[in-house]
Amino acid sequence: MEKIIVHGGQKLVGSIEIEGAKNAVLPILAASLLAKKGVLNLESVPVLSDVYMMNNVLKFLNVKVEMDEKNKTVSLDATSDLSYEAPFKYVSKMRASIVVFGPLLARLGHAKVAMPGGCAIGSRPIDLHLKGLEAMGAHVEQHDGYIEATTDGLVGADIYLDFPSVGATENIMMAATLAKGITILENVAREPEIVDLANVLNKMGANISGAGTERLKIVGVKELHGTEHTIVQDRIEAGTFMVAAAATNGNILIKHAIAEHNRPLISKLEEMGVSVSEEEEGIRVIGTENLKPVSVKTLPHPGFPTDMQPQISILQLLANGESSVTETVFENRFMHFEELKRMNANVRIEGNSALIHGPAKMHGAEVAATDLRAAAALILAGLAATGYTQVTHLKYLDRGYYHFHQKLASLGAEIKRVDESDVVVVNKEQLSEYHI
Ligand SMILES: CC(=O)N[C@H]1[C@@H](OP(=O)(O)OP(=O)(O)OC[C@H]2O[C@@H](n3ccc(=O)[nH]c3=O)[C@H](O)[C@@H]2O)O[C@H](CO)[C@@H](O)[C@@H]1O
Ligand SMILES: C=C(OP(=O)(O)O)C(=O)O
Repeated sequence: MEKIIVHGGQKLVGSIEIEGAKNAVLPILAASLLAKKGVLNLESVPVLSDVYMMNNVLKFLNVKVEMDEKNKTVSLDATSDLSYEAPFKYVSKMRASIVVFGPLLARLGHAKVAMPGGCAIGSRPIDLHLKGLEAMGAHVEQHDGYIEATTDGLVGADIYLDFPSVGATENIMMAATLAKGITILENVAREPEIVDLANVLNKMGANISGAGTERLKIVGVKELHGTEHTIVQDRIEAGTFMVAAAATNGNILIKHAIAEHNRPLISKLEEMGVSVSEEEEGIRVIGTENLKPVSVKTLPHPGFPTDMQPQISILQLLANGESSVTETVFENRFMHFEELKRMNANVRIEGNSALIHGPAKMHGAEVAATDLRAAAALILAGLAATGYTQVTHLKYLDRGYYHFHQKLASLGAEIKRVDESDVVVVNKEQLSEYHI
């Protein structure tokens, strides 16, 4: 198993490029299923394990997928006859593959996808996705670990989501593009990734308005076709580097970052005393020696993103006083705190809130990533701690961060990724072997 070893204490200084967003590219890859004609060409595709997984699902469904890692492009040709079934082997590896369900149903009138199940951060049901598709006339059944839906043709409907679920909004919006008539979808997710998906669907010939608001209007069309699209920048990767600057009292320019997408994070950073300024080339974040404590509550966009909760908690640990974080989106997203306690974090969990007593004198330890953002948070903690931190279970990190340790190293971090079997005990002498 590989691990990342961080020698903390360096201020991170410099500028950094951010990849295309994982959470935008995954549904956009799935949207290729809707194009009966032409090829969907994507640029700024992040080279992530999740992208390979989605490509594999699509290849299994008979989409021709060509990825060029060097140029970060993918071309998808779904003009052949498609299969309607995505088996467990593929779907179980990545929850987000459920977004093939709506497009398959719309295109073929039949979709059978293995139940995605939960993951470390929560149970993650898909009832809202299914309720929406049923309202459009799909007949949905669950059997033998699969969800299967059939329809003689989806029909536009008025649908109200009980919760603004990102995945349900994407699945229903994609299905509605080819439905007969008009779909009005209310209380939808407003994330920038939803807007990116709606933009690409419209370029493919769909008729969607209202993306980014609480109400979507989708006028069904007969057919969609290929197009070209550049994936929106990853606001969560950008946010993670903003926190890296703040956690190391550094100075980082996050190139081409879109402040509008990160308002809730920027507002919290400023409340903590961190300087955030918009420059021509991007967003500059300059840390402070005296971080102030803050309360954070995760909410659907434009509230504070749950995908930044583990990372900002590192700043709360370093802040001077009592902070709190309340997680309202996922029921089990505090696992990083148990690992952080090994690094001297002083945290008390009360229901869905974590009460954080700072400033913690963080020291290095061996810690295991429990999910994607926890992995990033533990590495950030290692940057701020004294001594050496070793982070294992990097498969989570690779789901969502491209070249994370290389990017941190380019900013001055002493960080190395090694094969665990190569390093048993870490001390300064051994680390010098790895040129940390
Ligand atoms: C690939 C992708 O884009 N992943 C993001 C997406 O996940 P995902 O699309 O899975 O997240 P949702 O917005 O659907 O889930 C939010 C909450 O709604 C609940 N729920 C959802 C659907 C449903 O049918 N029933 C139901 O109860 C979930 O269990 C969860 O508690 O949005 C999350 C919330 O911003 C982010 O953390 C994930 O990074
Ligand atoms: C929870 C996340 O992703 P996913 O929905 O793909 O698990 C995330 O990106 O932090």
